Amino acid sequence: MKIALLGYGRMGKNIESIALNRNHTITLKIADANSDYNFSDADVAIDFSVPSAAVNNIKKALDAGVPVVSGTTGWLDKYDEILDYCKSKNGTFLYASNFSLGVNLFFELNKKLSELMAGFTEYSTEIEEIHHTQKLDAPSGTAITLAEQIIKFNNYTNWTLDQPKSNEIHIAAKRIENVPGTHEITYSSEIDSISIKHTAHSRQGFAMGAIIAAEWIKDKKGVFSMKDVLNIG
Ligand SMILES: NC(=O)C1=CN([C@@H]2O[C@H](COP(=O)(O)OP(=O)(O)OC[C@H]3O[C@@H](n4cnc5c(N)ncnc54)[C@H](O)[C@@H]3O)[C@@H](O)[C@H]2O)C=CC1
Ligand SMILES: O=C(O)C1=N[C@H](C(=O)O)C[C@H](O)C1
Repeated sequence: MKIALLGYGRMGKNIESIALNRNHTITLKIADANSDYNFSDADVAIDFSVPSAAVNNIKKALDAGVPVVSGTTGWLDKYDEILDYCKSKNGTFLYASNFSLGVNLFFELNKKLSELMAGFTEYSTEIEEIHHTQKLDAPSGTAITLAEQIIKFNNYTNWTLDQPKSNEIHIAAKRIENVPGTHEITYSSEIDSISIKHTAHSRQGFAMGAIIAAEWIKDKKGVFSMKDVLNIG
């Protein structure tokens, strides 16, 4: 498979190394806004860039008729615009706030636990996410996905980074040197606490998941998620 890498930072480089081991080739690397977007014979584009560049990167790939996998976080206010754009181009697009198998299993656990806790209003809910200090966005895309899943099943209406009101889920976003990504959800009452936690030990799971998604999507048309790829949930 010929891969165009849109973004060549920590994730881009991890993806490159795993992709080469799986006998794929990298035919394009875009590292900044001034790069030449020459997709030529790319089978798929993988976007792990910065929030301000993701929409442009994705549109450029769709313009060239190249299926796109995007893991960049912090741009999701434009998600519907990208869906419309993808449909108008009869293109292919897959976004995930987190590509690791472990986090996608954790998403399913989160849904089940939040459904179970829905009637027990004596428990308040908090999400904690910890990432490296270079991360540009807060809260993490994964924490937002977790909060949105809980909001679907519970009486909460939104999430906040600030002091929460009773209808809000508090997300505590912490930044500590070299942490690849930790997410913990805690339900607390006066009497006890219940927590579930996912800890990434490296970026390998994110990178591997993105490549598996790219391999899966390359000959398909439409808009997909990691649930389609992993066939879970
Ligand atoms: N969905 C997932 O599983 C994961 C998502 N991420 C997200 O992926 C994104 C990238 O993460 P990292 O690689 O750690 O960041 P990074 O800062 O190491 O790399 C970002 C790269 O984007 C490049 N860039 C800047 N402007 C650009 C432009 N206009 N066009 C193309 N590239 C441009 C930068 O040169 C840099 O090389 C972040 O939004 C992060 O939150 C990170 C890990 C896993
Ligand atoms: O920026 C990161 O590093 C990560 N970003 C993603 C997010 O915002 O959820 C996924 C992962 O946690 C690492």
